[in-house]
Amino acid sequence: TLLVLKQLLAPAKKHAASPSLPWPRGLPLIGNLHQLGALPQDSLAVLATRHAAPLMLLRLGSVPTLVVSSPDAARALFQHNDRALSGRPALYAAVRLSYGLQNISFAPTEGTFWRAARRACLSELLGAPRVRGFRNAREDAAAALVAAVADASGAGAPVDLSELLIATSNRIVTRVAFGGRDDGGLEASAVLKETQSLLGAFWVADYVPWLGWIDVLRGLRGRLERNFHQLDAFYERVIDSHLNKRTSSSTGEEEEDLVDVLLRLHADPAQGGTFGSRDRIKGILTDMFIAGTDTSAATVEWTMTELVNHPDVLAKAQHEVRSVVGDGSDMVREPDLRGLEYLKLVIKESMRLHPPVPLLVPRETIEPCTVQGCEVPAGTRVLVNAKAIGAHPGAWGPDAALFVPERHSEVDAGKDFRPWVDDSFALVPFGIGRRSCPGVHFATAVVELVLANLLFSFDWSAPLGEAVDTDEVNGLTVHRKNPLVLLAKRRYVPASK
Ligand code: HEM
Repeated sequence: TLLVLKQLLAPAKKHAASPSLPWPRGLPLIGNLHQLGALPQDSLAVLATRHAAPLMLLRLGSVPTLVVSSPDAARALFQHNDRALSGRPALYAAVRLSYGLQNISFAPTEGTFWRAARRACLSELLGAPRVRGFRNAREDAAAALVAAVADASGAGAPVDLSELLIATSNRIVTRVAFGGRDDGGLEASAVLKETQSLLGAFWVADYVPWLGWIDVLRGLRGRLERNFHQLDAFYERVIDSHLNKRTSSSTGEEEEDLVDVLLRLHADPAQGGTFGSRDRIKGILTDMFIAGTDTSAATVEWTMTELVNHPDVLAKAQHEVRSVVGDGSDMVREPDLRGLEYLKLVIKESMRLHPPVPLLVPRETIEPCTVQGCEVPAGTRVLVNAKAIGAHPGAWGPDAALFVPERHSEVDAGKDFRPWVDDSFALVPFGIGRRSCPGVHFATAVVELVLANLLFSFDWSAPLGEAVDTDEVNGLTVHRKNPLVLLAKRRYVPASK
């Protein structure tokens, strides 16, 4: 027994097939799974530091997994292997909810579908002109948020900002996707909440496929089937109502919503059948909802957390927004955002310390590749620890753990403000390379406008003047564990209309 125990507890060992990549020893059957705590991004960062292994191979269940934990390691791996790293593992819930991998997030890169769908998505759904076209949706939602905060804080009561931010994000994505018509948005948000929870859940089948029956016993598969059918019924109704609208009343002048765009592409022979089935339209709608709502809300939630804990930064950002917008205006509008350079640095710093998707979306090698002289076989799962990368002292200095937006101004000085294009691989909240987030324009527009309005309209503080905790809870997106409850003092009374 002692011998077995000694072997199990032995430190990192070089794996025979990959001599120079450390492979911390795991347990029979589960491999290194037991070393992932409630917050895998933190456990993996500790493991990488303990074994001095910014690139390390683990076995999670039966799945060989390469974990990337520093900017240099990310560069070494991705710079020459972007194609090889462009696969996604076929995770159990993702396969079902994407109609058999027929969406952008989970489709394989091989074949033509993913490439064509992503290209069309970038030009038609999420590109800068389309995002600009949704300005009204964002400004209306920001105004509604300010009104809701004013309402909730009327008698000096603390406000649950977390709840209001999720509602704001939902409101924007629902309006953008369905055009604000009542297609059962409220019912949909309950269904989509369950979808998010299922996609973020731990599925035994994803780590030890032959033990997948345990997910049946845990009731997960039943929940997945129910959720899939509810979501599907909802999408069918939305698509039908859009088709009816087109044939009955369309003047061709209304702003297209995302369902309109998808239906247009569906009917367009030039698309070569990329959007040829309803399942693909529904799969892509799930992309927009799942990737687009929680992430933006979490970004604003974490930024407000850090701002309240750093009153000097809060004051500086607030001063900027109030001077750029001026007293004559009742709210921040989109053209004002161009002048808010400091706010952009604040958001960047917040996403460095709190990337909403800290391990990105898992990748899988579609062919063997080489890093630091070692071969990574095809079919290896790859986790990029964006949180560990963002906190890496080698890249960010000894004060890497501190919230200091000014650290970005040197890097950004004198160049066009393109916050997420960075050759250093030191800041990767939107991912890396060909599978990086295509929603970055969409997300940035939402986050900047919502934050700017919160700062413009209210003075913020923590109840009793205490620091706000930064505890995280894991899921598809990492949120605060406890709701962000703050005091909001109305600073500005809007001019009567
Ligand atoms: C602050 C907000 C957001 C963050 C932090 C975020 C982050 C990410 C990350 C980390 C990935 C995986 C990248 C990789 O594998 O390298 C991703 C992929 C993706 N995101 Fe976002 N995202 C955000 C907002 C959005 C929005 C608003 C949309 C659309 C409305 C969107 C759509 C997508 C899609 C479709 C993919 C899959 C891309 C592919 O596999 O080719 N995201 N996002």
